[in-house]
Amino acid sequence: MQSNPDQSGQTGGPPGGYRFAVITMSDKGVRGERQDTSGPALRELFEAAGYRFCHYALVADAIPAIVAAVTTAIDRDRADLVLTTGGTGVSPSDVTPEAMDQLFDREIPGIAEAMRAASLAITPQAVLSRGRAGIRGQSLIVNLPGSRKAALENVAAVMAAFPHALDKIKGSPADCATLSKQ
Ligand SMILES: Nc1ncnc2c1ncn2[C@@H]1O[C@H](COP(=O)(O)OP(=O)(O)OP(=O)(O)O)[C@@H](O)[C@H]1O
Ligand SMILES: Nc1nc2c(c(=O)[nH]1)N[C@H]1C(S)=C(S)[C@@H](COP(=O)(O)O)O[C@H]1N2
Repeated sequence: MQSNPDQSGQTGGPPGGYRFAVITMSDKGVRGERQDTSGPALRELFEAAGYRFCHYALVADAIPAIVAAVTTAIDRDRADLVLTTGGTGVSPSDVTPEAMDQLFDREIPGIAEAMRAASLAITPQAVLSRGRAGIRGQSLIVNLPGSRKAALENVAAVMAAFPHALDKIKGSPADCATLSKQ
């Protein structure tokens, strides 16, 4: 699915055609000890940006659970974009980045680099997020930190690139040079 190719075949407009999933990794959330405020905030942000919500899951910080949730979002619910929140840090229980080893066909290091660089201007703790971004099939997966504040700050640094990223991941011939002039 391409987002909004115009008459000239260019893409990168409003991302109305793309479906997104939100997956929260939180042991405390699964145990009922913490309300997930990050997942709903991401849903609200991306719906307001024109994406179509298709999947939500709250899962434990465990690699098999994370892999199962992401594959369900992509294979069953046809998510083009999967946003994960939580489990990116350096606690023994934080395994979201390790789970990506089983999910990514190709990594996109620049997305994570940009999130950490922008976040470092906000807090020195930004370097503690080990979040990654990558491609599975024709879907984009992006790891965000767990707190609502951190998740929103991180995604704000990169979400402008998502429509064109999704277009290209799905094989659009859209010309990057045209976009870079904007
Ligand atoms: N889903 C969430 N919704 C709201 N706040 C969150 C969420 N996940 C984490 N946080 C906040 O971010 C902080 C850091 O998250 P982190 O995952 O490192 O904590 P944690 O204590 O290991 O949580 P958990 O056991 O739920 O994974 C937490 O103290 C909490 O305030
Ligand atoms: N922009 C931004 N990035 C941030 C933060 C933040 O408050 N703002 N918090 C950091 C902290 S304190 C941690 S521990 C890591 C990892 O968070 P996670 O373990 O909840 O995924 O994200 C970091 N990245």
